[in-house]
Amino acid sequence: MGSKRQTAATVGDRGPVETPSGDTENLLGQDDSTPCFVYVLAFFSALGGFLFGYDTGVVSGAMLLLKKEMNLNALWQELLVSSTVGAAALSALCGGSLNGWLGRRICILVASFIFGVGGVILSIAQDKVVLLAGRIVVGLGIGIASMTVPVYIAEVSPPHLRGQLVTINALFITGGQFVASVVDGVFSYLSHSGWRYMLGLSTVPAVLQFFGFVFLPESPRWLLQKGRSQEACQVLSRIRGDQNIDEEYDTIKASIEEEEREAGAGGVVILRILSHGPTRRALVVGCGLQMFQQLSGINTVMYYSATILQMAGVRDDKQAIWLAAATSATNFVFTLVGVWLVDRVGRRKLTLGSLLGTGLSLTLLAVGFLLSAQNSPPVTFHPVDPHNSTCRLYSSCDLCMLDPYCGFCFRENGTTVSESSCVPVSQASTDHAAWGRCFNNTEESDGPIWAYNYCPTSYSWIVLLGLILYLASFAPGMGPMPWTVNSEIYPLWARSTGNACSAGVNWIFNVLVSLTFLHVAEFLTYYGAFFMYTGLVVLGLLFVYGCLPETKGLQLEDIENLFTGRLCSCGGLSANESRYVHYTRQSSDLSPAQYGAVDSDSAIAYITVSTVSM
Ligand SMILES: O[C@H]1[C@H](O)[C@@H](O)[C@H](O)[C@@H](O)[C@H]1O
Repeated sequence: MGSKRQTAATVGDRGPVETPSGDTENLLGQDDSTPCFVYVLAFFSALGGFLFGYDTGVVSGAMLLLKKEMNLNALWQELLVSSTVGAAALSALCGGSLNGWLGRRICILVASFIFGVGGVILSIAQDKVVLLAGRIVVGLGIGIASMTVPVYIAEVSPPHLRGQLVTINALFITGGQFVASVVDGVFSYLSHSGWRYMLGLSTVPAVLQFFGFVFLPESPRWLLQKGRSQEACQVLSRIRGDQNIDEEYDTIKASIEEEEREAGAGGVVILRILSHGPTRRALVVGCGLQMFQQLSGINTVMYYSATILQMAGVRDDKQAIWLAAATSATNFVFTLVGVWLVDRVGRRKLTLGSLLGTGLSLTLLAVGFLLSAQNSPPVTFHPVDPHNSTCRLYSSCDLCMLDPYCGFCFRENGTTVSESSCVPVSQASTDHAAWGRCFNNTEESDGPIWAYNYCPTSYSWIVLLGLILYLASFAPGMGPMPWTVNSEIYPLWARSTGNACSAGVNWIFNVLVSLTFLHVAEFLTYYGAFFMYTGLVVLGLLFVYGCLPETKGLQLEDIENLFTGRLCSCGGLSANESRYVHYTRQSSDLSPAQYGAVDSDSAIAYITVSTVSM
């Protein structure tokens, strides 16, 4: 076979070894040195994450220029932003069958090809319809990449590094968002066609990933599942370098056969998942995590950061763009902390800690908004309204800014607000009022200030602190863990479909939360909205506490055993206490009928199923 499979005698010598830390890789007889090929694979795959982050992040800056150049109304702006996320939801859901059918590698190639085509369409678009088509194409690529890349990385990684390597994908997502905000900043100075560079630059990583993957191998687990054992063996030994692959190979093979016997081969995968207890429970955990990730309001906070910064006194557009880049940089840097922690403290503790911090900082954000609302500047100046709009009815800035048709026009002297009025916003642009003093946006320092969507307040520092704490808590845990955990909790036969469903849930809740935020804020006020997110985070905390088991260090094939108990008791099980399967290769030619046959004295002991305490 040309691989480094060894004889039974050699492998049998090593046997399972328990370590004080309970690290399973040592149980598998592998040492911790990792060939750098695995890092190359992780890097090229994670470019999919980068494109996901770049394409979702770049649009806000591009929109500032596009809306002027193409005269886009609010509906078109909304369409260009959410069409991508909507298309991603659809393609993530369909990506499951594509993934199981064509394999991870082909799906990544397809996704990078789609990203490339989308980038070209966007950079040469002459009108808004073509732009919309380009955004939809890009969304289709994002959806496929978001569900395939974590699965591929998890399947090629050795257990002791899997958490870290899959989390690198999430790091690349936030890295993509950060680079997008810097590119937005740089090209915002190019008011004509700057958006073409912003949107088109994504073609570069897409092409890089495409050519990289032409030379990179398919996942050995998928190959084995498709019965292509020889190729699987070759790929595994290429990925593992000089290490012995026998145990890993046999573990994967045995578990595929075992899974097929247990869950029954054939039939619609989602129905098989739903009728098979452990996999159904894994799906609930995976989808729940993705749902709570979005319900924690990350994209609202990111999107809203510009407004928060405006509240804090940053009034200049360009400055706001650069400070928004600082927000995504914070998200990126703290995801790095997650990469460092994931294989040290484990997924469960990291997610719980992150949710706790996220909840507390959301409370702080809500309190900041509450204090600002309670001390909101009153309307003191009532100009004659030629159209008798509703704006003249509001008595304070807080009420005025919650009406999407109105904005606050005022003068500022230090921290004192004077000559303040609530007037209609222009239909052409939210950057100025429909008429009156704030119709012409002047750069003069003593000119009137136009505040749309925010109010001047001296409590902005609380909100700013809340924002920073929010990102510092969310980014290491709740940002990456849903992707990481989903890549590892499903058995091989259900992995593509499980990830497709959970990624679909992520995108669907992403659209829901971003589209409803302004309405929720109108109905509950800003502080009400943030208190609501706090409540949802508390629910997420209970869910994770009750349902998320620890998967750190386990071989992918063993993780299914963590879901054998009732749904909300599995959180209590950790890798250290669960029913645990040891696959110890002693003879490579046993038939599945010999599973479970434990004969410690003979050389044919194959699998022992036991409860171990590590
Ligand atoms: O994990 C990512 C990450 O946290 C991003 O910052 C966010 O925009 C995505 O919605 C999320 O899925």
